[in-house]
Amino acid sequence: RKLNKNYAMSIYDLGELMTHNKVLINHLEAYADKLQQRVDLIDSYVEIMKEKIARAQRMDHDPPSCFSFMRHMQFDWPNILWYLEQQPGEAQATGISLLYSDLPTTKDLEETLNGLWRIQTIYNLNGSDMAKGLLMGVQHNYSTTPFEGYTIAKYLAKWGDYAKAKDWISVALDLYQADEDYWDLYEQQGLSAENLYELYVEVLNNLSEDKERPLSTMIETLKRHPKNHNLKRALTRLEMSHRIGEEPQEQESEDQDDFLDCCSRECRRGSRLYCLYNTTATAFLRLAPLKMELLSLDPYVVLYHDVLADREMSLLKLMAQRDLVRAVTYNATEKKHSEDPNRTTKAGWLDPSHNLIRRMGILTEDMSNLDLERSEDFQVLNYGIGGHYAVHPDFFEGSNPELPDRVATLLFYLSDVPLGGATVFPLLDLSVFPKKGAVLMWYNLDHKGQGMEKTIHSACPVVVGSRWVMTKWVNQQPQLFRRPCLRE
Ligand SMILES: O=C(O)CCC(=O)C(=O)O
Ligand SMILES: [Fe+2]
Repeated sequence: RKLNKNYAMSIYDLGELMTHNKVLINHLEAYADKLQQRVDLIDSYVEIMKEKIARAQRMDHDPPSCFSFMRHMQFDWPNILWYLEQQPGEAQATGISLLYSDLPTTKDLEETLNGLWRIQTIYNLNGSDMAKGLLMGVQHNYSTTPFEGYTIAKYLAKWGDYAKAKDWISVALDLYQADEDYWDLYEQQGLSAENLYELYVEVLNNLSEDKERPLSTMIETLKRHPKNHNLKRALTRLEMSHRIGEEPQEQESEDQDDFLDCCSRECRRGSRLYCLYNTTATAFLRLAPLKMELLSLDPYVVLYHDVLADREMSLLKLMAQRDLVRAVTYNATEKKHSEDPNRTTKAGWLDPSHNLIRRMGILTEDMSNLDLERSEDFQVLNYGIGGHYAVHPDFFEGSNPELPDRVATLLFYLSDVPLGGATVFPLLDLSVFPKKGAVLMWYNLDHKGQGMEKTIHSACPVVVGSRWVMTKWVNQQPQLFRRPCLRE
């Protein structure tokens, strides 16, 4: 399958990128084999040529020996030259270059770093813990390298988050200091002490913090490496900025959303709510009642438990996997759908004529008692690295002239999420953590067809896991008899 790039937008497609990686490694290995064969062959030529010289030196200048020498010089050397001029491993190099355009781009890298930053911000994580692979108290198989720490810090500084940049550059510097044996290697890869210290100073300047510490650690380091020019240069600059005492730049205000507190812990509303077996929404439910948890009465939000079977969910994901593309949002100013950093997920629409999808439609009617006529198709979403959907309403109230308004939303959870990824309603103090097979339903419009602001919601950033959901946005227009408009 041709991958639809935007790798940071879907954990599933990021996994697919692994297959590219395997092909690339195979090419590289074959390339090395070809080179090795060449070296072996040239070695054996050297032996043969040496042997011929030895024989020529011993010859009696009899005509057959002269002929042998002549033939050797006339024939063998041009032959060897021809061989040396051949490019070995051309096919393998071409194979690698063919995949070049499928490699992640700078944009992909930036979006990945943006995902990291989002996780760190929303869940209030500590940079030095993250650098050790410790996320929300769970240890993962990761520890940062000086280069990675530096890259993260550099982007954080670029985005003006100097406080977080400081954590990461400190970690990078500590690792670098402890890793003297690798300094040449780092330098080769493009990371010098100068880079590290310069960024450190830039970050401290912007935090208007004391520069005594970098200055003294650097002087210490320089004592051990008196010949390191990069260090010397960095020290001069550091001393200069220390003397001048550069003005700290205006610190960007931290717009911490305590709004999204409910991303980190499960928020549930008052005591008058309860669970029941829903047997009334449609006649079918009398035969097969659904376990329903009432989460909010106004606006109406319910969670159905154990609705989907594993087999159904696997199939739904499989059907969507084929053509996941980056999800878009409607931009009212530009009057078109476009990529949006507020929605970092990939989406695939499902074919409504498929049997399973028809069954999903019936199930949705059973749960909602709404008519799905002219509703948008089911959409399966797989979230990306730190993937989220910032706070938004699902209703339009005319903001999107292309679509009729959405009276209700049904959100099917097709996977569990080990860490993060709750759906939150910040104005309701409500959060729902994904549970595979459950379905969340809420009304977006009130009985007069007006959007209810309280239904604004968000998908919190995924910390760990591949988060799959399926949405059904229900069209308001055909609900005349199902959910009639009420007068005040
Ligand atoms: O994935 C979620 O939890 C929410 C998705 C959502 O709000 C949407 O797609 O409109
Ligand atoms: Fe939504």
